[in-house]
Amino acid sequence: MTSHTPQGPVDASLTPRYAGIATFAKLPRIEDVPSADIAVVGVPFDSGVSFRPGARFGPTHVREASRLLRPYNPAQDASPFALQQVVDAGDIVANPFNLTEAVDQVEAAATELGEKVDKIVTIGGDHTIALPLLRAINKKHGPVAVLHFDAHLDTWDTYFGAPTTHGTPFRRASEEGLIDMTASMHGGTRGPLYGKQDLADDVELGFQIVTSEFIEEHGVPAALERIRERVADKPLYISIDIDVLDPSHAPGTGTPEAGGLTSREMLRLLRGLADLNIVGADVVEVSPAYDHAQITAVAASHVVYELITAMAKRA
Ligand SMILES: N=C(N)NCCCC(=O)O
Ligand SMILES: [Zn+2]
Ligand SMILES: [Zn+2]
Repeated sequence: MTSHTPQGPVDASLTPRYAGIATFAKLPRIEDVPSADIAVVGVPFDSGVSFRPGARFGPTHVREASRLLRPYNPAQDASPFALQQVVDAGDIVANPFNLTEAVDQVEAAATELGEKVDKIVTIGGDHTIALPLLRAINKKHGPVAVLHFDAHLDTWDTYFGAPTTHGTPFRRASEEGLIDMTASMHGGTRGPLYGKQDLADDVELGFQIVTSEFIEEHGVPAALERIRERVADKPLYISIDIDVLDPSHAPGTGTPEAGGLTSREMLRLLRGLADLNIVGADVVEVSPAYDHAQITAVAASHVVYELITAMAKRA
């Protein structure tokens, strides 16, 4: 916990929120405060995608939409930016022409940032970046429970023979022993797979699934019960692919699938997990070229806000 009184966002009643540079929620930059507890960092990188590109512009787009966030979160009864020093740590440089180097750059930068702050929420970028982020968090916490909200499993093996893509981060993470295989879970999964074997492999890799259909059929409370029972108080990394939301709630993404969660369901799920031991998180796959009226970016900014609130409260 930082010793100084946290410096909050620019006061929107004194400076119009649409004026000035868009840090996340108009929070101070990391270099503007003596120390910080929670950092939001961007990873503008999308060289790992299998379909529509453009998530490299995700961090900027989500920051733009986040200008409208306010400091008190009634749903969690907390003012996160007053409880902890939350900052924007800018963007991690990731080489767009060399995926292996990019992944190493993300791991190194996240490791270094993790030495300065207690917790990191990363805005992607495509889902490839979850792998280096998990490598970095393992240095601090060892294997973590991974709660992965996504339309997709992202435990596939290779694409065009390439092992590191946005469809494969959680298989690689499991193979490397980065995840707690007794406590990890996907949420919101749906849509066509390559074959039935995908699901069998996924179990072998340490995941259970709460599907999108389960959430519709049994509701958010039943989903929360299953997740909470599996994760318990293990160190928890939450990875949110924005395509877990239905395309009507998140059109701005690269591999959309029909039949997804509403943003209301997603926010309720996060609030219901807020007291868990969340050690890090990412929100990925926002691709602004396919967004309309900032629908996806608004949803993503609120998802980040709920994650930060949960982290600040628990601390
Ligand atoms: N991680 C995301 N968003 N998508 C993975 C989809 C992989 C595929 O095209 O099969
Ligand atoms: Zn996905
Ligand atoms: Zn994904």
